[in-house]
Amino acid sequence: MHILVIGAGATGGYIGARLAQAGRDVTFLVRPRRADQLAERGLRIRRPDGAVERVDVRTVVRERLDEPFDIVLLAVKAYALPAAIKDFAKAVGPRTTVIPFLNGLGHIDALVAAFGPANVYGGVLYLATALGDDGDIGWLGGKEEMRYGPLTDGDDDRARQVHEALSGAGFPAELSGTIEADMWEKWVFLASLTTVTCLTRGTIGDVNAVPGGKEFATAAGEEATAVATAAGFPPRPEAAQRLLGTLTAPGAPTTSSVYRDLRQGRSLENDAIIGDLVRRARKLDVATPLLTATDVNLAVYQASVA
Ligand SMILES: NC(=O)C1=CN([C@@H]2O[C@H](COP(=O)(O)OP(=O)(O)OC[C@H]3O[C@@H](n4cnc5c(N)ncnc54)[C@H](OP(=O)(O)O)[C@@H]3O)[C@@H](O)[C@H]2O)C=CC1
Ligand SMILES: CC(C)(CO)C(=O)C(=O)O
Repeated sequence: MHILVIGAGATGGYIGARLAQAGRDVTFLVRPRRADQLAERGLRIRRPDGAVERVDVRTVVRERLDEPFDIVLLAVKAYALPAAIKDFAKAVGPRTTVIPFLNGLGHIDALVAAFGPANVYGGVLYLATALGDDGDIGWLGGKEEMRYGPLTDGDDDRARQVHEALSGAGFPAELSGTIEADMWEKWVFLASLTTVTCLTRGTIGDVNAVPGGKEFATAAGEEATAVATAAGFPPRPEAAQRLLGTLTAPGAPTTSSVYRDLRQGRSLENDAIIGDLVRRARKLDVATPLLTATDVNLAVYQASVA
């Protein structure tokens, strides 16, 4: 199976490198600056203990993309999605499976509109990585988990082939029969984590160390859960437990990628992760004072970096 990874950033770079290390046929669609960087330095992953792994990877720029791949793994930020769809369109043929790992749910509509419902899977990724200014990928450790699955019923053969290509490559990969529910659970998880860390400008450990912190973090989780529940996707017990455990873990260095981007002065995915959830809450008549405060807070920041 020929796999094309769109974006050699924090997540795409990490997953693609692991797949390449496992001997899978992986190419990265990159832009010229990243192509030069990868040719010169290789794809570098800095492990939690500080050691650096160098992986030599194959890259292509959009002008050279002229045939369909079997699998497209999409790992760009939400604000880069419209341009990315145009850039990788030539890599999508009638049998290509596009698997996005963006957070939120808004991107699914755009991908289905571009490539059709049978060619787009849902995907979720629990993985804490960050792209440094030098192009190195910092792997922050913690539990890793990747899930993907069809959004429509049907082609079991294709699902089996996709799973064969992505599993057994050094990180847990699961073919899911409930990918929409998985995506909602991840969204609730990330929106809560983003609210807690971005509003306080602290880690989960920092928040839980001060009076009222645990109650605030719990309330943020409850708000996001209420939106998902009203939308018909209440987090299942395991996800609810993971959410509460993560938000209230004493001393945990846990942050959200939105918070890490904020700290680095970068553009944020605030609208896809918080804004979209707040808009859905309004339509569903669910009160979300904490999410709304985060939405406004991050929108003000975003206006200053745009
Ligand atoms: N970081 C994390 O811990 C996690 C992130 N996610 C989600 O994954 C998605 C990706 O995030 P993340 O990996 O952190 O983002 P990064 O910013 O680290 O990486 C995105 C990469 O995509 C590249 N890119 C953007 N547009 C294109 C294009 N048209 N063609 C080629 N390359 C392109 C960028 O390259 P360039 O340098 O050229 O701009 C950049 O290297 C987000 O939706 C995020 O929410 C999910 C789970 C965990
Ligand atoms: C899993 C988690 C919370 C890792 O940081 C994430 O998805 C994100 O921050 O975007």
